[in-house]
Amino acid sequence: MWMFDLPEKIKRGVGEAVCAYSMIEEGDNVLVGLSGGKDSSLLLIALKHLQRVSPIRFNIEAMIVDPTGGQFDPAGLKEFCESLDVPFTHYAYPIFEIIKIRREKSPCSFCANMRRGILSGIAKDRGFRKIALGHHLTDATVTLMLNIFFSGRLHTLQPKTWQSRTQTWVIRPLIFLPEETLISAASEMDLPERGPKCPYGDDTKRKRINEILKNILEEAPQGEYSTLRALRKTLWAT
Ligand SMILES: Nc1ncnc2c1ncn2[C@@H]1O[C@H](COP(=O)(O)OP(=O)(O)OP(=O)(O)O)[C@@H](O)[C@H]1O
Repeated sequence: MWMFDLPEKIKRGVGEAVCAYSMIEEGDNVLVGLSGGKDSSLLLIALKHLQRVSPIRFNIEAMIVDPTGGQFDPAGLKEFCESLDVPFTHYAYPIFEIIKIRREKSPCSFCANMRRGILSGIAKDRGFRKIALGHHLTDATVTLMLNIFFSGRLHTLQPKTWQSRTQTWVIRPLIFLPEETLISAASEMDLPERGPKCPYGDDTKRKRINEILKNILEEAPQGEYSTLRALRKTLWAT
């Protein structure tokens, strides 16, 4: 049963990004990385909407890589996917335990890399050529700032990335949308957080840059859209 009224801004932003970078093609099988957070939940709803209105025919499935190794109860996520008529996979892998045993210094990036590896491997094995992730424009802007200031690299998340090892594409249909827009949508739609709790807290450097970006945006409210224009002309030029 369909019960989500997605704001026009999100439908438009996703439609534009998918179209600008040919993210989805006829006959595609798309695996959505579903964490249970607001971004990937909105992504799934938006792709489902696109599937209904687009002349391009494609399939969608969703999967959570459960980093607790199976201690998380996926019932809420399962129900959410059922309401959208999207097949759902709960894949348990003890990432948190591995982080603990290794005394991992960068748990966030370690977890993200493991999740991405697992998602890609399963996508390949099960015939999905596209993996959709819920990264948005604020993620891209903060990643750009981190790379410039701390790594001396003009580099950020791409709308679409080819992974030769698994012969899969990672696509990011929310990449034209600032996080603020997604936060308002999630609150308007009363979308609950349904994912497993992370025991390691946020990536503090990323969080700090996020706060700095918020201060900049008080001075320059259109700053993220300016960044989007700049990225589309340079790092994201087609
Ligand atoms: N445990 C997971 N299983 C499957 N996909 C995941 C998982 N965690 C994150 N992802 C995917 O990777 C994207 C980026 O992950 P990140 O940890 O930055 O999430 P986020 O910005 O907090 O987003 P969300 O609100 O969706 O949790 C998510 O939007 C989602 O598509």
